[in-house]
Amino acid sequence: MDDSRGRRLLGRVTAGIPSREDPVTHVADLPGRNARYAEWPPWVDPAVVTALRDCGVSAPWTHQAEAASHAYEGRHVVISTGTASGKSLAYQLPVLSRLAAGEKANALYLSPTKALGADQLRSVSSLDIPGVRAASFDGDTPMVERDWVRAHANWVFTNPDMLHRGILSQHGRWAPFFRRLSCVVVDECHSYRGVFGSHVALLLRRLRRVAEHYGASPVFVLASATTASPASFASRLTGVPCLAVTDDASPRGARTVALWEPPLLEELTGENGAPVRRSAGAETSRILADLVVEGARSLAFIRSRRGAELAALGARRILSEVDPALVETVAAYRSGYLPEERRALEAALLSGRLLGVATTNALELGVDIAGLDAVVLAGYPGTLASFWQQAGRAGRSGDSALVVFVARDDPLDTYLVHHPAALLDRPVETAVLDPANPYVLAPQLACAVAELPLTLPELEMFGGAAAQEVLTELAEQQLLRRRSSGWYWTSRERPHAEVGIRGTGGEQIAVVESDSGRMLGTVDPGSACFAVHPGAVYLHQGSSYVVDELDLDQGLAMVHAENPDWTTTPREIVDIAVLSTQEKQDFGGVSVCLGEVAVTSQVVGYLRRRPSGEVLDHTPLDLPEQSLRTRAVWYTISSGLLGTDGVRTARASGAGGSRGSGDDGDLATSSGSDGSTTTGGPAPSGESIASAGAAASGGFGGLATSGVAAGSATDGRLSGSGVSADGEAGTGGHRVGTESAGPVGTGEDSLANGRGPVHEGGRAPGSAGLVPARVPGALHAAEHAAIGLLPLFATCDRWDIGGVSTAWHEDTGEATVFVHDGHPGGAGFAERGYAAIVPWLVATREAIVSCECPTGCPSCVQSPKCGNGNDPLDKAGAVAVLSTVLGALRQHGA
Ligand SMILES: Nc1ncnc2c1ncn2[C@@H]1O[C@H](COP(=O)(O)OP(=O)(O)OP(=O)(O)O)[C@@H](O)[C@H]1O
Repeated sequence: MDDSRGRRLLGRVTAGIPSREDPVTHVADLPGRNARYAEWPPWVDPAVVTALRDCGVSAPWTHQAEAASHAYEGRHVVISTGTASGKSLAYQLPVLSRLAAGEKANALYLSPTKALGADQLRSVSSLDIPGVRAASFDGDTPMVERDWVRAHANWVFTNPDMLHRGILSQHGRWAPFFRRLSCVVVDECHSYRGVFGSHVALLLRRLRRVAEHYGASPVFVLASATTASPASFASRLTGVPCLAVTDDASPRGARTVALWEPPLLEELTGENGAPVRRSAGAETSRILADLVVEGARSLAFIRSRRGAELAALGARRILSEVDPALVETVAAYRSGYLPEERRALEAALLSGRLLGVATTNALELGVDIAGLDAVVLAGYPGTLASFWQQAGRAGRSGDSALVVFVARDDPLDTYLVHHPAALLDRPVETAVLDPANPYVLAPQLACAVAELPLTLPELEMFGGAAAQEVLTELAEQQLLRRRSSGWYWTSRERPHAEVGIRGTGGEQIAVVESDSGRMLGTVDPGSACFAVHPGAVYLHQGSSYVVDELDLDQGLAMVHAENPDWTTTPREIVDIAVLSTQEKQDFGGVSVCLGEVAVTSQVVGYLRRRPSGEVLDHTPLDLPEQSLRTRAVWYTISSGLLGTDGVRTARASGAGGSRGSGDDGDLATSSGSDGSTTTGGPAPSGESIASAGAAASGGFGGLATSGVAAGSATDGRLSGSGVSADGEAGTGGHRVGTESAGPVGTGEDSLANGRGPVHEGGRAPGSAGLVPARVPGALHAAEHAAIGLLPLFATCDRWDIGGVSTAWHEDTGEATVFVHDGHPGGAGFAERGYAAIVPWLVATREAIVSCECPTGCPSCVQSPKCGNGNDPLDKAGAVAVLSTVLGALRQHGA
């Protein structure tokens, strides 16, 4: 037993760093705990007990026995406990016991990815319990096997995509299976969030309805990483009341968690001369190499596939200089993840043949690796649930382990390393989903009606009045027929194939390699201009391509293999119109609103940058405008509070929306049907934001959009009001930012007073005291940071949302900052921002203030995907604006 090992390892990885460059901002020691066991519940079949004992499970942990008994006794339950806490056993026990006892009690297992489903099937099959006929039914199942599975399997392992397209759409062929369906397992249910989660919620309602049609009423067992309010989330996801089991009785080793902020580089500057930090990837390579030298079995999580490969390469390079014998102990975990590869990797790490593995979040789910000596996280994985899931791979009972969180150059990461409580002491967030989103509801209801005519009483499970409204629209479009007994599908064609539940679907743009004619992947039409514009660097499975041509009419992007030493960043004009205001609160000069907006955007060019951030050049593009009708949260500030009263402010700056973060983590991009992975492109915002756009605007979207969104998304009155791609905002040529802002230090005083933003005539009490020329940059910077921080409050990724700021907005008549959902109809993120407006803006302000850079950098107010080249940006002005807004909110009781 060694409870100081975590600390010792930290000492090793920081050894030799001069104290003035100490990157560690915080260290916390998390205690370990012992296991608590329960008796095998009396109903567990003896054959199951024997099989499990043979695998080393001598008795269940108490949470496993509790959850399993709820399920066995017919109560819907969600088990929400930590990484490697044996959640699988909780659902295996009741299902296996019934099947072993010879009951006609079929089970259906759903996982978000095919790979996880394959892992779970393997684990069940390896128990080899008589009476259990477990089989997978997913996109990889050969046609010849499918009939066997339908006819004979009593435990079917599949994923939501296949349930939607291949099972519910032809439920008649599955009638015998449905008649006996007694249990539905929803594994890793916390991953069903946003638009995908909303689709899955409705899909599970469709499943319940079809099961009921065959006389079955299955119990739902859900497994989730630790989340806040698991019972209410599970109930929302399934539509049935669920109990929660959360008291984790599995053993856990102690861990030392270190928060790490890479130092600013002296020799390099980024966009607009901003300081640049050493990259999280480079820092991770170094840490990984140090850990390997110490003989510590370590896993590094990197957000992009290329990043994972580079981190492993970097570590190997360092080791080749230090101890060449260790080079082969480091590997990257590449995508593709066949179950055999996972097993080989687990075995290699377990045996010590491999000491360091750099991976994407591909290894976050469904891998049986725990008890490692160290885990390094390069960048915040997007949610606290993922953070703990990844960190949970470290720590054997007995010895303590090390977890290092390395901040990327991004406001949220900066905030977290300077506010450890936000990372380490906060309850894990609840996943956000909105089954009432009409853009999701319309295609889902069409599928439901096509499966079985829908009666009036059944409407309740699909959202009551909202569902009725959508059905009326569908009937008006003659897709359905309304009769006295309910709604009927009119066409011979089923709608399922055209409904993409991951937000993809629709008419995808095929990415094709010119030389070979090989199709590399697909991109949603709504994001094509962003992700595969001519000249874009496109990543696919770790290889790099450059786009030669984008033909939107043909749905083709032609690419060639090339590995340039630059990346591309699109530049776009974004504008926004308020369509309706649903909620509005006034706080004396500041108002906070929630409502529907139309966002128009046009990619007008792109930048080529070196990995260091250095910009090589800008190339103009001529691409069509895109529009998105969605929901937004926005705040307005009166000119009195800005301090610009009486001074004419130019109508300025649709300061571009931040469109994504450049990540291509495997989970984020596993957007193909059946959970298969499509590519992570250079602008995954495209793939993520607009993925849902595709669901609405392409394919089945005609139905969704025309049914719900009346008229065109924008009436054009805003066109031309945005900032042009080169950042020439309509501010009379005033550039603000680098040249004007002074040092930004630790507190508001230095910000507000140190650089004299105040009018010559003095500053009105409570006002931001900004001269008009600084307003666009201040709002733009505040908007960027707010986008960066919203994921802390809504379970979204940065690329799920966008923003626009303007010194004067036609619809509000005031300076306005908008943050909007990136999905048609919204996915609930704007609502979250509205509900958490005060803590969100407090965190936004804190993130800016705690960044040590003088005038704005990627760690605070620069956005990696700013459509305007991060210009204008005024860091000090943003703090002044946020202080003023928060002051007004607090003063008026928010
Ligand atoms: N009661 C038990 N006693 C001992 N070992 C157990 C027990 N239950 C499960 N395990 C082992 O713990 C490991 C983790 O189990 P499992 O993969 O089910 O956890 P999980 O909570 O689903 O993990 P993840 O967080 O990756 O989803 C497995 O190797 C499993 O065999």
